[in-house]
Amino acid sequence: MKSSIFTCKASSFPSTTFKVLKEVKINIIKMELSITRPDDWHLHLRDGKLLEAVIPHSAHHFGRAIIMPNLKPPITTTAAAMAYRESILKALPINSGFTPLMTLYLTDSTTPAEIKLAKESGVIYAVKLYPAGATTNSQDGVTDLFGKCMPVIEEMVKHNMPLLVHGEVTSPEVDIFDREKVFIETVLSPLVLKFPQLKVVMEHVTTMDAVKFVESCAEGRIAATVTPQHLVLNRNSLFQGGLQPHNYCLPVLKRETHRQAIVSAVTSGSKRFFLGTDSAPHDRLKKECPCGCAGIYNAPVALAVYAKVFEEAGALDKLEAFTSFNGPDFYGLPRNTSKITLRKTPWKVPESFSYASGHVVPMFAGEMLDWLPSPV
Ligand SMILES: NC(=O)N[C@@H](CC(=O)O)C(=O)O
Ligand SMILES: [Zn+2]
Ligand SMILES: [Zn+2]
Repeated sequence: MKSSIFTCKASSFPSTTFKVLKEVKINIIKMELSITRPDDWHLHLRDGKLLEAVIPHSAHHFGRAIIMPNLKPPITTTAAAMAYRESILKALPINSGFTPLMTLYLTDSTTPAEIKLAKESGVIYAVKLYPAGATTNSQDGVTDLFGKCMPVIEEMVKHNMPLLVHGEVTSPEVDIFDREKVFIETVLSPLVLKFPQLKVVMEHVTTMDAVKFVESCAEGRIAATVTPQHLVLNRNSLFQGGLQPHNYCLPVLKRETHRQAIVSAVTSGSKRFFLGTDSAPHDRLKKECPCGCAGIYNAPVALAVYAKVFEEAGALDKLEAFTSFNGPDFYGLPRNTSKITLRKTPWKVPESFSYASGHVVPMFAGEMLDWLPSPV
């Protein structure tokens, strides 16, 4: 059977080339989307055997990733970040062009001298704020940002080093669904007022309050990453047909109106929002147990899910800016020059991936997805 392949560059798709593959006999229209290679601006790679197991899934499609420092023990020094970077490079598949962009884990005792060292290393791109107790491996995080970390923040401003925030308060009296909103009111707003030059990424935004806050700030100064799960799932997914541990992450999924606000924001074409999967693998036994860990392993499905969201919003022309332009532009890094292809073809997500120490279950395990990425 002969197929004719032609490329159409419609005026409504300025930066994206579609290839429409028309199969004459069986009359299927297949769509291919060729986009600049994306980066992942929020990724947990872990270490040891789990690192080896998960890294190919990110390195396959993404050019670079901001590597989160919440290991056990956390990456609190430049020396530790450089050693972690070496183990990531060692775990990469042969000939992979993937570049890890390292971060430092902020604590009450981080010093301005450490920030200077980090900047001078040339491999550390940001500092991560985990309020102590907010999420996985955050027990060494910050207990009193305004009381303990001001000299460090001043040093970061000096070096134009962005602060990445897990934006939730931890006070037990605050309802878990309000933690992001209260964090914006009590921490983030005062912080950006106090440091008008500080660059901040509000990580994995989950509420319309966060969307409004980011949109109200100066472009290029405050931005946000958005995960696949917060674009396609709402809090019902935690309980649908029984407790669903693989849909549990922090900040926890919110109600449908919040999901819709996030979809509108990212598909509007705003430069303030970019791809950050928050892919957070935990061994199956640590998810399916009486006190399961927070974190969704989405690296194998992330691009397919993002493409679905933009397609359903009629905004496929805006996908490439979200996946591949807005992030590097914010960080002041060059955009990738290679391309990947997303082909509209059904594929089944594996039930799990086995590795030397167990199994890890991906988001949408066993389900069908529509867009298949390939690294060409
Ligand atoms: N998102 C999560 O639920 N978990 C992340 C930590 C984080 O990003 O908050 C993890 O490291 O497992
Ligand atoms: Zn987080
Ligand atoms: Zn994370």
